[in-house]
Amino acid sequence: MTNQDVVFQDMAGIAAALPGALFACRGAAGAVSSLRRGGAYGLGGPRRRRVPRRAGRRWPDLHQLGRRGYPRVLPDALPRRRRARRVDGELLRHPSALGSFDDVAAAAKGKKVVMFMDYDGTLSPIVTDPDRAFMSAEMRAAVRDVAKLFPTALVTGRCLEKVYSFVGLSELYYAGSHGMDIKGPSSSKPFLPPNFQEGNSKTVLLQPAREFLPVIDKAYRGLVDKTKATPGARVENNKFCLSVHFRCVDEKRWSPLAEQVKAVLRDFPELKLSEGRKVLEIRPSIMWDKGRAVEFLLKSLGFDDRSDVLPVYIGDDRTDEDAFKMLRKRGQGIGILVSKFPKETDASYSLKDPTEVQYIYLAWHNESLTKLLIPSVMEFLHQLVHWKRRRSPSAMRRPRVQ
Ligand SMILES: O=P(O)(O)OC[C@H]1O[C@H](O[C@H]2O[C@H](CO)[C@@H](O)[C@H](O)[C@H]2O)[C@H](O)[C@@H](O)[C@@H]1O
Repeated sequence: MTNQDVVFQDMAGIAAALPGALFACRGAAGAVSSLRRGGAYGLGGPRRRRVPRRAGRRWPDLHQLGRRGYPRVLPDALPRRRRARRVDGELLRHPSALGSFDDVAAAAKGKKVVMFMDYDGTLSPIVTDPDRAFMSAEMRAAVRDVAKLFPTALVTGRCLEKVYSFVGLSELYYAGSHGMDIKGPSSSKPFLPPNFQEGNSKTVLLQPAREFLPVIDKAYRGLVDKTKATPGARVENNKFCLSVHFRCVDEKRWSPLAEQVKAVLRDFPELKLSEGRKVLEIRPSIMWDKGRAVEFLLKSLGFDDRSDVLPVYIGDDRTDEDAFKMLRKRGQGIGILVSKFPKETDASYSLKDPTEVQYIYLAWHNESLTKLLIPSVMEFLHQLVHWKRRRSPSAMRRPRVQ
C-alpha cells in the first residue's frame, strides 16, 4: 500500500509526502526535487534571488480575481518568461484544463458536450472520515449549472444512496459502485439531449453485478471481522463493491492490514482487489469499470457512434483511469485528471483541486507574498458554463425538458 496522496497542507508537507508508486509517478524523484526547488508546477518554496523583480509590478490582488479585466486564474496570467520555466514535460503532456481552456472550447465547438465527473477528490475534498466528504454549496451550484446545460453524470466508487445523500441533485445521472449501479435522473425535469428519442431509456438502469450481492455481503462481514483489531481501519460497504480504508491506520500497520484483506479474499475468488487513495477497493471480477459505465451512458443517451459528441470526464483516482483510457481508445472526448502532482495518466488535461478556496504561495515579490489560485474543478465548471452561455444565449434559459 502506498502513501499516494496528501491532504494539501503546506509546502513542506507536500515535498515530504510526495506520492509513492501507485500511479507510478513519471520521474517521481524529479518531481520531488522540482517541487522542493520550486519548479514544475510552481509549487516550491521561496527562491528569492532567482525570482525576477519587476519594479512597480504586482500580481493582481486576490480580491480582484474574476473581476472585469482580471484573470480568474492567475497561473495563466504569469509573464511569458516565468510561464516558460514552469512548462516542463509533465505540464506539456497534461496541461491545465483551465490554462488550455481555449483548446477545450475549440474541441467542444459544434459538439454536444456530455459531462462525467467522479465524486471523492474531484467534487469534494479528500477528508479523513469518508462519511463526512461533503460537497460545498458552491460546488453543488456549479454542478447544477453544468447539468442545466449538458447531460451530466456522476461516476463514483460510492454506493448510489451515499453519493446522492452528498450531492442531492435529482437531475443528474449516477453511476455508483464504480459504475456497477447506474440510474437516470429522478427529477421530473432532467436535462435531455435535444436529439433524445423515445426508446432511449429515461431512467437508465443497469446493475451488471447483481448476482454478486450475496458474495459481497459475506466478504464485507469477513473483512469487518478480520480488520477490527487494526486501529483506524474501516470497511465501507458500497453495495456492489467494498472499500477498506487505511488513511487513519498507522503506516507500520499498512502491510499487515493488506495481508489480512488478501487472506479474506482468498475465500472469494470471484472478487478482485485494487488500490485507490489510501483505500483498498474490492470489486467483482467482471469486465466492468467506470469506462464501460461511461460507454453505457453515452449509448443510453443515444450518443453512441456519433462524431458530434464530446464526452468530458473529470476524475482523480485510479479507477477513473479506465474512463480516460476508454475515451482515448474511442479517440473521442477529453479526460481531465485532478491531481496536485504529475502522475502517469491517460487523461489529456489536468486540474489541481476540487475547489478554488485554497491558495498557494509562489514567490516573494516586492517584499510581499504572492498567492496563486489553484486551477480547480469548480473554476473549470464555471468557465464551461460561462463559455456555453456566451455561445448560446438561449442556454441562459432552462434547456428543453421532458
Ligand atoms: O470514485 P470515487 O468517487 O472517487 O470514490 C472512490 C472512493 O472514495 C472514497 O474514499 C476516498 O475519499 C474519502 C473521503 O475523502 C477518504 O477518506 C478516502 O481515504 C479516499 O480513498 C470512498 O470512501 C470510497 O468508498 C470510494 O471507493
